[in-house]
Amino acid sequence: FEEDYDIEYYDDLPENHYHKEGRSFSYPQSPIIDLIMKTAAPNYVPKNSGDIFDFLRDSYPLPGGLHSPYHEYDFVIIGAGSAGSVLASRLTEDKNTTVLLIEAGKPEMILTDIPIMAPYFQSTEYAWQYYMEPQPGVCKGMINGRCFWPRGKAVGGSSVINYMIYTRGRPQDWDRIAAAGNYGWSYREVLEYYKKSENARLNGYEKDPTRNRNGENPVEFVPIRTKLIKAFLEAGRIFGHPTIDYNSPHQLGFGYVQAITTKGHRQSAAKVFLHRQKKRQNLHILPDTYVTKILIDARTKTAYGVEYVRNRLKHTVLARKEVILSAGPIASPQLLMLSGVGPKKHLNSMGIPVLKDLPVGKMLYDHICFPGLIFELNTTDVSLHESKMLRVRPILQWLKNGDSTLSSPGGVEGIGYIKTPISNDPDPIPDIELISIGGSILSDGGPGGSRAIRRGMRIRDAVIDEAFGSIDRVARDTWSAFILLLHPVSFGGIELKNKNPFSHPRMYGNYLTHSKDVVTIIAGIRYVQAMAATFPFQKFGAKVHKASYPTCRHIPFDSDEYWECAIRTLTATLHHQIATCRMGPNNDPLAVVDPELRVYGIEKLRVVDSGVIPRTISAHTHAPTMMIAEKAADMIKATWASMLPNYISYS
Ligand SMILES: Cc1cc2nc3c(=O)[nH]c(=O)nc-3n(C[C@H](O)[C@H](O)[C@H](O)COP(=O)(O)OP(=O)(O)OC[C@H]3O[C@@H](n4cnc5c(N)ncnc54)[C@H](O)[C@@H]3O)c2cc1C
Repeated sequence: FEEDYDIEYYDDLPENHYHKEGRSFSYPQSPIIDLIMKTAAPNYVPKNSGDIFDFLRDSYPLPGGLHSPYHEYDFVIIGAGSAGSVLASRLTEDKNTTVLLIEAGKPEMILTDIPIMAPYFQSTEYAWQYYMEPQPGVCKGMINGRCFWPRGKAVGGSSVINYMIYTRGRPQDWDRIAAAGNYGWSYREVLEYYKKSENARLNGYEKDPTRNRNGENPVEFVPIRTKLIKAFLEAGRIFGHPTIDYNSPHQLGFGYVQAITTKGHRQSAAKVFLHRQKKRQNLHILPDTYVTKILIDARTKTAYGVEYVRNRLKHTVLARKEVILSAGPIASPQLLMLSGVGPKKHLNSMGIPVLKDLPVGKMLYDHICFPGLIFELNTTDVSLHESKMLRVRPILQWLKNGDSTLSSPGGVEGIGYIKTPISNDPDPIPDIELISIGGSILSDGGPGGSRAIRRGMRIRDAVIDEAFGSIDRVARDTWSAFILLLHPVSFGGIELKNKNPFSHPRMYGNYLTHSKDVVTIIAGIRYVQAMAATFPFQKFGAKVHKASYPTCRHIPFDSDEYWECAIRTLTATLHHQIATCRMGPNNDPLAVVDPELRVYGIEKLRVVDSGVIPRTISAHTHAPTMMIAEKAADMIKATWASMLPNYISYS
């Protein structure tokens, strides 16, 4: 095998790129973070010491004492992320259906369960270390001026490293998707699938007919909150936004964050959908296994299996019924193109024989946010700070009851949807989401701080020092609201770099290339500034920090020009890349899959993951992706229920 491929896991970077920025990039002083890095990122420990904490990880042995998988399954699913985990679980509810679920990453472990640690895992082996192609004028404050696009590489996929925020999007988002010709995807129809998985434990909303308490996926309020979230909600009310379930289809508003946790412990898609099904004889899960190609019969244009690499050996496995790509919005289009399905001209230029000319990767939307609007407070004990959290007492408390500050999903406490004056949308669709943090990106600093949050975003130390040093060095109390651009006009795309399946593809964000995107974020900034001026925040003496970015010197603070420069300096993705395998009717020139998620022109091949979402939705994408997989499972079952039964035995 080694002769076949040049394995480049982190192909854009030198092998030890974590340390590239010198000492500034080494992780740190805190014993718990030290433990995490040793556990989750063997790259951090001295060479040859191996993955010494492997025994702490979950395991997915093949059932029935099998040593290797079968040669053939009914379904082969590529990627055990938010979508793949749900799909594998639902398809194997029928004992006669066999599924092989292949995942490149490792199973999760107890440290990934700690919600406050969410940002810490972006620099570990639980994340693909993807970088967006260089784009002048964005991410100017990031290392090498590159935007970092980590994605989950684990059994559970991105749901193992995400912030656990539960959002569904507005009804109009989905109704527009349906109105574009995607039958079955109206809000009324998708609501049933949101509800199907949901086990909502949200005090006060028990009787809400849009929520369900009987599904598998727990959704709860965070048990511990700072006073800052109360101020955020109060200020929201002053501005006319009721405090509500922000997922309510009936109105826009602000609310406490709803997290996919159980008693303050992360519940990844794997934990929820695969753990209990591990013993199913008909579900085989292969972690640490890398799919390199989908096998497609060139004559019949039918997918019949996949090629994968495990323990450095190449194998093939056959799919009797379907191959399902759930490798996420970057790897799914990459695998399609490597397998001959993609834009003809591009595949020709790569020397890949074209089986089907399709606009794979021609579209890519993302949600970016601005994390640099930070308010200094005149308090010392109000905001969340690493130095107060990663201590023995809160850790023991979390282990016992799950209700210490460790249960906060990366510090996120509340969400507010607003429609700025820039919006010309006739419907009640917000253009900005405000994410209220019980601190800021500086909550990991101060003497002895890990600096893991800012490093997870790849912000240069020099930028933090110059812009925020005065509050960072003394670990001052802060409040911030991330300003998330919900419906960017600008969109990017994805292409192969070469034919090597171990190479990362070329990812183009094309951020902020439309001026409306910039002015909308600035309108969000002005909104938050006005909120911070209200009494609920002035109680804490909230004062906007005058960040002097090295990239924005000589621009007067607080001018629109200054904020544009600041946004272009700290351009942070919220990791919601979508539309790379866009769903659409057959008259949609950018559609890759049909409304039943079947790849156009190739039989027995579907894409089921966040990459099929055809246009931006007012939501983070984990719950929508699980919903998509729930719906896909029913569509797949319906397809095969109408066919002849399968008499082939498992042996
Ligand atoms: C850091 C971060 C924070 C986020 N925070 C939130 C949040 O708070 N709330 C929210 O709703 N959304 C959040 N998101 C987004 C959300 O988690 C994702 O949109 C969602 O998980 C995508 O699901 P998916 O199934 O499409 O892909 P993934 O969950 O990424 O799964 C794809 C899987 O395929 C595997 N894979 C890829 N290539 C191969 C291959 N060649 N062979 C085998 N396996 C392969 C990957 O390792 C991965 O496990 C966040 C994402 C990230 C990265």
